[in-house]
Amino acid sequence: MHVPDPLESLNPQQREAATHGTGDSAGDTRPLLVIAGAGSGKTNTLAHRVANLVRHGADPQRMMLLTFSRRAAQEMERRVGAVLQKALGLAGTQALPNLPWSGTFHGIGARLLREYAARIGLEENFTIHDRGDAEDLMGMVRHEIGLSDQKKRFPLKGTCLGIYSRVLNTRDPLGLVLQSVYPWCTQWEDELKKLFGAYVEAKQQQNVLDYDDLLGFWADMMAETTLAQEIGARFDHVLVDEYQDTNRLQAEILLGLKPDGRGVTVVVDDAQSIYSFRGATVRNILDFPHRFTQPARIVTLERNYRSTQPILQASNAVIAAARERHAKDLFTDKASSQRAQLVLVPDEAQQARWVADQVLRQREAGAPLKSQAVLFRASHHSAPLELELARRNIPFVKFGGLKFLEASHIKDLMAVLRFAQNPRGRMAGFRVAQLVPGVGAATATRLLDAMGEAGDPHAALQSFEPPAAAQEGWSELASLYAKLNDAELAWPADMELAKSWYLPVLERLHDDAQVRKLDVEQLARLAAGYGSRERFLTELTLDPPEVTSDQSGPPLRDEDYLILSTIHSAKGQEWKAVHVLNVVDGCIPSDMATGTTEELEEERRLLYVAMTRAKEQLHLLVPQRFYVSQQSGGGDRHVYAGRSRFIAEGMAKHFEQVVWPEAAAAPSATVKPASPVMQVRDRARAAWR
Ligand SMILES: Nc1ncnc2c1ncn2[C@@H]1O[C@H](COP(=O)(O)OP(=O)(O)OP(=O)(O)O)[C@@H](O)[C@H]1O
Repeated sequence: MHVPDPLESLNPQQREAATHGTGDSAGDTRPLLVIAGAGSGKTNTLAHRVANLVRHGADPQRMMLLTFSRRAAQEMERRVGAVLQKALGLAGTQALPNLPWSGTFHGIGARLLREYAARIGLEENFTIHDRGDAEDLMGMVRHEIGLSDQKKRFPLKGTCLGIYSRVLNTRDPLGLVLQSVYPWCTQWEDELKKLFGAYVEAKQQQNVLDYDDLLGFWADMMAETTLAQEIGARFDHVLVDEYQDTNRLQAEILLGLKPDGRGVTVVVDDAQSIYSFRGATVRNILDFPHRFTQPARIVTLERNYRSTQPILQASNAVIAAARERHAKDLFTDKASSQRAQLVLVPDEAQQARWVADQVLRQREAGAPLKSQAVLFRASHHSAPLELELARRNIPFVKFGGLKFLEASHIKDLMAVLRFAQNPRGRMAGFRVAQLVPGVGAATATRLLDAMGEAGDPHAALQSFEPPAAAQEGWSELASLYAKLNDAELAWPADMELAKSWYLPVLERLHDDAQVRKLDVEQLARLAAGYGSRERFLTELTLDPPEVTSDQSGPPLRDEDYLILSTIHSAKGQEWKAVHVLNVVDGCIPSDMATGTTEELEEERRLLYVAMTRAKEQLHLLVPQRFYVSQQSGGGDRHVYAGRSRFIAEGMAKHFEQVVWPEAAAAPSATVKPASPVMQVRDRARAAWR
């Protein structure tokens, strides 16, 4: 039987990367560094590499594949499957090997920590705090040790967590982190140290880990030679995608797993590094070639398969102005006469109209809504567009906005399950207890203290005596937890129990309970897809569903919908047409990020990432006026914005300039609004004072 060459579609460099260490280069055990430009097929190449290794006898159970999100891991598994299917000549129905160790660093870390819990002094049933919970716990500890009533303002809980997290992920000393990133907090170094000590203490007492612990403890485990060898020996191959966005801990983990670099593959594009605010460091890329006991082999992918030539030229021009980068000369042979457009519109409302018009026009011309995306720097930038789309009944799905798990009713239900999993987790317990009518913060604290001191926290919950007014509601809660702790209970029955207890609570607490109920049902459906309560809680916390959809119909059931996404969440994706909103100074670069050169450079890379998502059409929108609300003083007003500094004058030739509506080009349309003579709204308010 003729078996087609599974690598036949790859170009020579992609093929080199995919076959390294097999076939002709079978004796080559060097670690592999694939430096790849945007759209050069790195995901594609990695999938072929995995498939090729499997074809050459590698055991998928002994491969670790680390990706940036779980979605990326699933996509990779699907692609590997497709290549193998072709290569092995399998029918579509035949089972393909799956990759049990593919996932994010945090997800795989959580699994290993649970498996090795007994050996490293952890309790196996730990629960995981997401950023929100971690921040709340930091806030509680901050209050408990008396830092919230300082006369001078002590940094807020979010800032404290940011500092803590940075220290952990960069392994830099606190003093240095404060000086370089949080200079306004340097005076609080001693207090912060005390706070972080107490925060760690609290986490340990409650048997919870935060995101940073997952990496930190894993790295600690890898620093212990026996454990590192044992774990490293379980894997023949460790492949890391998006290596440009890893931090120091992640590099340490990789080195600990495979000190000689044998079986290691990393794929990077330094021009797309957009996570340094989380401690990702370019040093990881620079150091990689000589990090292991044998030097790395480097393969560079420069042919872009995604974008047309004019789009690639415009994107190349933007990134060429970057201060430091591995020079890659990206090229494509997709010719087109259509340049990227710079579209000048009067304001955000008109921007929304232009985009909606354009999207519909392209749809008429045969491009489904799903093949088009609107990207923006910050989630709130899309608000006027969302209104416009809803008004015109254009369905859309938004990535990177308010997360599903952040909605209070979803948090409630998750807390119910989390508290059952780990009865010492105070954040979850605090939330759940107060859902009972008649129980407030004081009673909840009393309960948690009692549970914390008890040898058997479950029993302490059952025998707890609530205030008389809460008696009835309390016995229902106690009976729920008795059932949830029954060893016979099989997941997802836990979810059903929790849901039946929670639905009446929802009715009592929210006027719009009916709408929220749909989310609860969705969570229950999601639950059914996981093997156990622990897996469900861990996976969902580490990689929450990102989608929020709008009210103009349930888009996931609609056959076609437009994609709205923050640039960060658009990573790794591509669309036929891409619209980038608010390409103005203050939005990109964000006015929150113009402090240091590094921050500015990261903003430039963000714009580059946005532009390189486009295959055939790219529109950068430049609204000229912004409406800003002021809390006091001069009232609401317009401000004028300038085109993003990243599109310099010299790059004009790469763009077609469009002014819309055409009248806006005339001077009369840009007359500045007169400053207000009176504030009618203030008067109206004052009348009732
Ligand atoms: N050898 C090839 N021949 C034809 N098309 C290819 C080839 N390799 C990749 N492609 C196509 O190029 C596009 C980009 O590929 P892929 O998503 O793997 O790139 P990437 O390097 O991961 O991109 P980015 O880093 O910008 O997200 C995809 O549409 C893919 O199908």
